[in-house]
Amino acid sequence: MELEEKKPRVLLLGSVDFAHDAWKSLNQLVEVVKPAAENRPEFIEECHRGTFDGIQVAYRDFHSLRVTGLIDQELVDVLPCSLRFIASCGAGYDQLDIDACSARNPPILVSNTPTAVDDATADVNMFLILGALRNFNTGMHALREGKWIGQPAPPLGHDPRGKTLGILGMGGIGRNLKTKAEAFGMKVIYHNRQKLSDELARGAQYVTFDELLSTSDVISLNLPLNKNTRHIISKAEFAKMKDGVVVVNTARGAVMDEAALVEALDSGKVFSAGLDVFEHEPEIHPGLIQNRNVLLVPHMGTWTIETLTAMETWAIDNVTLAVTKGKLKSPVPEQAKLQ
Ligand SMILES: O=CC(=O)O
Repeated sequence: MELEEKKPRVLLLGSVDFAHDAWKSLNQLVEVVKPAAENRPEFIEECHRGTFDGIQVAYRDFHSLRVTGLIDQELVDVLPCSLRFIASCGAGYDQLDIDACSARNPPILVSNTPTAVDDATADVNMFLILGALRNFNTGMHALREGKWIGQPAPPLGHDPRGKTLGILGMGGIGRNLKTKAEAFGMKVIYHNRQKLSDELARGAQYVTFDELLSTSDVISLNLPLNKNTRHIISKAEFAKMKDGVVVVNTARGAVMDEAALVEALDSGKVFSAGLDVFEHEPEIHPGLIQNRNVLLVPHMGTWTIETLTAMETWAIDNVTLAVTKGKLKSPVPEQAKLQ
């Protein structure tokens, strides 16, 4: 009698809701294991019990945070020793402590889904820029209260044409946004840790951080959240900005000190803001809720069928490659040398 070869097991943290074909193909190769846990203590308990022992690859999404909490040192210490790869579905990977994953012996290698998110996130970014510049939120809010444009009428907005857009962190989303903003007549400047090649910058002017703060009419935050970027925009940075600046964030809430933003909005230093992300999601600073000049979206940057399908497919590709070849398609940059 032939013994059936055992399929590798893959730990599913979260769910796959859109990429049905890719998921079906993967399921022919692997056995999927789902935690029974509904919260972090239960998940840690399952790890201790050895439920996931022998598993080498995990797929996780943003919402699995509700069950596991952050993939931090505490979790890295209890995840099975066999675990070698985490394919994270999302561009941002601030929910994982990459240093802790790298320090394990052997390391846990992490991948994200860059580029898949660029178009949809840049679309929301542009929507927020237009909405905040034009002060649409005030009018939209008044309308729903049965007050037409509102009494007193909201201050007039500004056209994007001719305005300088400062992109802080011009990666994939920032570069996509640049193209869209230029179609609306905006001039784009940017600041990154390192100047981009001419091919990538495509005419956007490289400026220092301080120059970006002091010369932009609209500042867009498009940089990843990590220990170097947490609160990169705070009180001192607001003070350097132009009076009446517009601030937009589709990156992560904590790259900006939310309390400092509220203060800058209240003082009029910041004319308006457009936010898709918040420092303590799903909680939102009451000063942002109360301020009609702030256009708020509940983290919907990638909230489209097409983009979520592309992100899941990308993350599944990472799982497939990890299972079949022992490597990842898109390792996070911090671990590029560990592959
Ligand atoms: O916020 C969404 C992502 O990081 O992909």
